[in-house]
Amino acid sequence: MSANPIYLGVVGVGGVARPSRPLLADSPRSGTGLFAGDPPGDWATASATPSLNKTGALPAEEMATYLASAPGRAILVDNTSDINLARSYPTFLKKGISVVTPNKKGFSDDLSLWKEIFSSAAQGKALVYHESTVGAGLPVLSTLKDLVATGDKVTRIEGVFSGTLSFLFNTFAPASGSSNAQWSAVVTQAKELGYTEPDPRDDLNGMDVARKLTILARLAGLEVSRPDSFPIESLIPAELASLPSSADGISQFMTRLPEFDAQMANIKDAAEKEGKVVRYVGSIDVASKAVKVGLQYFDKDSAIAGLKGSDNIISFYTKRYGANPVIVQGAGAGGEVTAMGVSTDLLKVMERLH
Ligand SMILES: NC(=O)C1=CN([C@@H]2O[C@H](COP(=O)(O)OP(=O)(O)OC[C@H]3O[C@@H](n4cnc5c(N)ncnc54)[C@H](OP(=O)(O)O)[C@@H]3O)[C@@H](O)[C@H]2O)C=CC1
Ligand SMILES: N[C@@H](CC=O)C(=O)O
Ligand code: NA
Repeated sequence: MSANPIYLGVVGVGGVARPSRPLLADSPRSGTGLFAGDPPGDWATASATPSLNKTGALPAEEMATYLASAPGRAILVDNTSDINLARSYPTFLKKGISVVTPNKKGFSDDLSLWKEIFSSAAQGKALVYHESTVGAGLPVLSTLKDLVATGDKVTRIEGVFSGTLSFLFNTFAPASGSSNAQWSAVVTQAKELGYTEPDPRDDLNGMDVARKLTILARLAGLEVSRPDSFPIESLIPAELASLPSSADGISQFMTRLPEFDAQMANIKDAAEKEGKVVRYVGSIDVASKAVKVGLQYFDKDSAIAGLKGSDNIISFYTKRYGANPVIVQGAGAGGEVTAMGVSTDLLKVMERLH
């Protein structure tokens, strides 16, 4: 163990934080201690420890008190999509515990929570890093923060922000060649590949994209009150909209989705009749404070139409860069690339904490 060990409290062992994927796997850094894992960073041990799984987990307040009692600086790593845990970040931060997370909920909920998270971090001299909340491990937030911190003016952000929706449309309606794939079958595939949110309806209803745009807009200086404060186009069939948000609701949704394949086929065919492809995109216009999320047609030779797999493409238009945007492109979903974003953030926090 290093001279100044840093203590990690890790919550959530799922697709991103898998037992087979050690935290900081290939990193030359060592000397971290998983707060109740032995050996350090062993997810399998952690997930089998009753106090670390969901049913036996300590309430957030107790977890924060426990971590604050560590004989060194501590970091909460939240690998869940739990809004309640996210709402307790201020409790951790005020106690000096830094937060590293791919969980979008806390940063895209009420603006008051966003403000409280960052004021609590300042109060507790703690750090908050959440790179994987947009574009998974792609350097999206770090790029935007660097542009803003160096005095550039961001005027517009646009692109494809969902790995799941990118994969769905790239597979279902490719720009070159043709596909006979049914929409529901591709949704199942995206879920199996670990691209979707724990509840895939959060991808299909546009809320995942809306949350990402809310985070980007706030970092660009816009005070977006909530992710549902602007229009969002949903791809959930109306007949399935009222299924419960439970595990049973997810399973009913997946079972019944094939009944509605013709609806998505019609959307694909309508674009095809104009010689185009349909894609799910988002944009933020900073001057007019307009945020848009939904379907749009694209020429088949455009960059967005030509994306592959789960790729995101995010263009930052700024005063400094003029008409040619800064573009970040690459896989925007999947356990491994998301875990990389979490590990990158951990390394940054470990370097900056003293
Ligand atoms: N997968 C991806 O490509 C990306 C994911 N993310 C984000 O990463 C996070 C994790 O995603 P992913 O790993 O795919 O999701 P999973 O559903 O695979 O994993 C989340 C895990 O957290 C557990 N969990 C939920 N709430 C709690 C809690 N309060 N206490 C303890 N454990 C809890 C879940 O248990 P249970 O199953 O019992 O509910 C589950 O095992 C999400 O916030 C997601 O939005 C971000 C970018 C990309
Ligand atoms: N479900 C999300 C995962 C990453 O944020 C997506 O598909 O983009
Ligand atoms: Na990112």
